[in-house]
Amino acid sequence: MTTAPATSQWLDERGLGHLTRAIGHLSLSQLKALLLSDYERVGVASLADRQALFRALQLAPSPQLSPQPSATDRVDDDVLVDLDGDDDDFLTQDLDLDQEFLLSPAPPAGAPGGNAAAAAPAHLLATLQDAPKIRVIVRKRPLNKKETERGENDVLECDAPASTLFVNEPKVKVDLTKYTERHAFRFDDVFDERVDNSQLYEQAVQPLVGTIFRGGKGTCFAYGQTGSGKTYTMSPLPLRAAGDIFGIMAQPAFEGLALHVSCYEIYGGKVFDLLNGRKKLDVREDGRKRVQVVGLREVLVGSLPVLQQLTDHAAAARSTGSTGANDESSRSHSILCFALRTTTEPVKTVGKLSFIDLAGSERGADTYDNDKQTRLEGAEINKSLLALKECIRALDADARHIPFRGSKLTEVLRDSFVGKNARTVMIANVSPNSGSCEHTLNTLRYADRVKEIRKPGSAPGNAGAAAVTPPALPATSGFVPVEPVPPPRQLAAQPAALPVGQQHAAEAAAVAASRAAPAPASRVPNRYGSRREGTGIPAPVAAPPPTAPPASTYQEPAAAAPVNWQAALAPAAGRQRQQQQQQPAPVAQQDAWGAAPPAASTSGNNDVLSTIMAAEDELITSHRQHIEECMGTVREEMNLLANLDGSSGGGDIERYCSDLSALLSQKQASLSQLQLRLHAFQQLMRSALQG
Ligand SMILES: Nc1ncnc2c1ncn2[C@@H]1O[C@H](COP(=O)(O)OP(=O)(O)OP(=O)(O)O)[C@@H](O)[C@H]1O
Repeated sequence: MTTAPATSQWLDERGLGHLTRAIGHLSLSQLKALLLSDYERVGVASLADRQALFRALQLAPSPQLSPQPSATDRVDDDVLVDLDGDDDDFLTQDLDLDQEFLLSPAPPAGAPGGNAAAAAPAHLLATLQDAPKIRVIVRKRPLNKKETERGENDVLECDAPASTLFVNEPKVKVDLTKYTERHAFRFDDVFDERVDNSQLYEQAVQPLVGTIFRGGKGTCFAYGQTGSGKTYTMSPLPLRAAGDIFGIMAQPAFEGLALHVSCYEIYGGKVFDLLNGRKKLDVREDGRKRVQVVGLREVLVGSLPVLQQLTDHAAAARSTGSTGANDESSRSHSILCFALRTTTEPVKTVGKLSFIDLAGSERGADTYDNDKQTRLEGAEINKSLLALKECIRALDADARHIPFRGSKLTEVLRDSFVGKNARTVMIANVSPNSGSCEHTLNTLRYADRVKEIRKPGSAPGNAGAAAVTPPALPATSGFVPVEPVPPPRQLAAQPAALPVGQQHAAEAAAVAASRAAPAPASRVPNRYGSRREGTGIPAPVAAPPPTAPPASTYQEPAAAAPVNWQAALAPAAGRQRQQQQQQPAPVAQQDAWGAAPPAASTSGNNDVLSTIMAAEDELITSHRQHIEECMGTVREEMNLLANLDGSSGGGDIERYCSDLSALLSQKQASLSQLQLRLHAFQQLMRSALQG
C-alpha cells in the first residue's frame, strides 16, 4: 500500500503520525469524506484517535483538504468500476474526470467498425463532467377538461428562454377586492404544456445515460401534487433511456455489459416488490454499511418489448395495491432502477439509473385526517419528502453528511446520493388551474429549496441568479394587479415555504392550540422556541427533566417523579370530552411515577367509560403532537448538519454541539411526556379492568 506523502506529513504535524500506517494511503480529501462511523473500518481503532482525527479534519481549512488529484489519489480501476465494492464511498472522490473512461472510450459516431448503434449521438456518450450534479426542471401540464368546464383559469406563464415560471395567484382582500399576486421562479429549465415527453426526455434524462457507462449514478425524480403529471412524465422515461442504453451497449467498445431492472414501491414506510407480486421486502444495512433491499427481484432485460412488459406489470401492481384503490398510487413512491453490470465474473456494477415517481406532495397534509392509517401515511410522506430535499441539498453542497437515514425513501436511495459520480434531476410537475395554486406554489418552493445551495458557476437557480423581474401583468378577467410584486428571491425565501402538509398541520395544530388551555411555561429551554411556538403545537405539560432516557433504552424510572396523573392526562389540544374530565376520580394506587390513576370502580360505569375515552383521546392527540414535533426536530437537525457541511472550514462545531444538545433535550422531553401519558393511560385501563 503506497503512502500519500501529503497525508503522512499532515498526520505528523498533528501528532497523529502513528496513524500513517492505517490511513496514510488515503488522500486528505478522502479522509475528509469519511464519516465518523467509518474511522474504525479504515483502521483508526482507539476512541481517542478517532476524536483527534475528527477534530483535526474539522479544524483544517477546506482548501488544504482538497488537493488537486494526484497519482496517489487514484483508486484501482477495478474498484472504481464496481459500484458494489467496499470502497464505494471513495468512488471517483478525487478522480480526474478525464480518467473516467473505465471502459475503453467509444469510437466516434460513424467510425469504421461501428454498428448501427455506433451512430448513436455523441452526446449520449457524455462523461460525468458533461452532466450537472443536480438539475431542477419544472413542467406545466395543460388545463384538463374538468378544470376548463369549471371555468378555472390557467394561472401559470412559462418563459422558457429565461427558464422562468410566473404564478399569477388569485387573491381576495378583506374588503373582498380581488387582486393577483405574481410570483416568479427560475429553474434550470421550464417546460410549458406544449413540450412533449420526447423533448423532455432529451433535455432532462438523456444527459444522464452516458454517465452510467462511466461509473455514474443517475436519479430522476418526479415531484408534485396528485394529478400534476408525475406519472405521465415519468412512465415513458425508462423505455426511452433503455433504448439509448441498448444503443450504446451494442457498440463494440461497450461489449460485456448487461442491463438489469428492478421495480419497487415505498408505501407507508414499507417496501413492496412490484415485479414479484408485491412481496414485502426488508431494508437492511449489510456488513459493509450499505443499505440493501433484501430479496428484491432484479430482471435481466435485453430488449425494449420485454422492458415494456415489465414496466406495465409494475404499473399494474402499483395501482392495485393493498386496498385496490387507484388513489393508492399517489400515496406511494415508486422506484424503477436500472443497473448496468458486467457479464463476466466477478460481476460488477458499472452504473445505475433510477426513476422515481414520488407520492403526491399534498398527501403529507393527511396527517390530520380522521383515519389513523391515512394520518400515518401522510406523516411518512411528509417525512420522506423533507428528507429527500435535505439529501439533494446536501448532495449539491458536497456535504460529508447526507441525511439519508431521515426516511425509508432516502435510506434506500443512499447509494444514489453518495459520491461525486451521483447526478440528480428533479422534475417538479405543476398543475395550471387556479384551484391548485396553493399546491403549485408549494411545489415550486420545494423545488426552489432543493436548488438553493448553488455554487458559483453552476447552472442557474434562484439563489445567486439575477433577480427576475416579473413583467407587467396583463389585466386578466376577474383579477387586477394591485399589489407591488416582490422580487423572486424574496418570494422564494418566504418562511411559508413549507410543504403543504406542514402548513396544514401547523394550521390545524394552531386551531387546536387556540382551543386548549394555556400550556405551562415549564419547558426545556429551546433556542428554536419561536419557530416551534409558531407551529401552534402546545407545549407539553409538566415537561420532565431533559435527562429522561431515550426511547430505545427507556425503562420505567425506579424513583418516583412528582407527577400528578391528571396533569399527565391533561388536555394538550382540542379536547372533546372536557365535561367528563372535569370530575377527577379518587386515587386508587400509586403508579411507577408516583402518579395515581383514579379508581375507575368508584365512579359509575358511564363515568369510567367517559374518563377512559377522554384519556384515550388525549393520548392519541399527544402522540400526534409528538410525531409533529419529531418531524420538526428532524428537519432542524438536518439543517444543523447542512449548515455545518455548508460552511467553509467545516462549520462552527461548538455552535453545532450546543444546538444539537438543545434539540436532543427537546426530543427527550417530548418523548418522556408521551411515555408519561401512555403510562398513566395504561394504569387507568388496568384499574378500570380490575375494578
Ligand atoms: N403534460 C401533459 N400533457 C397532457 N396531459 C397530461 C400531462 N401531464 C399530465 N397529464 C394528464 O393529467 C392527468 C394526471 O396526470 P398523472 O396521472 O400523471 O398525475 P400524477 O401527478 O402522477 O398523479 P398521482 O400522484 O395521482 O399519481 C392524466 O390524465 C394525464 O394524462
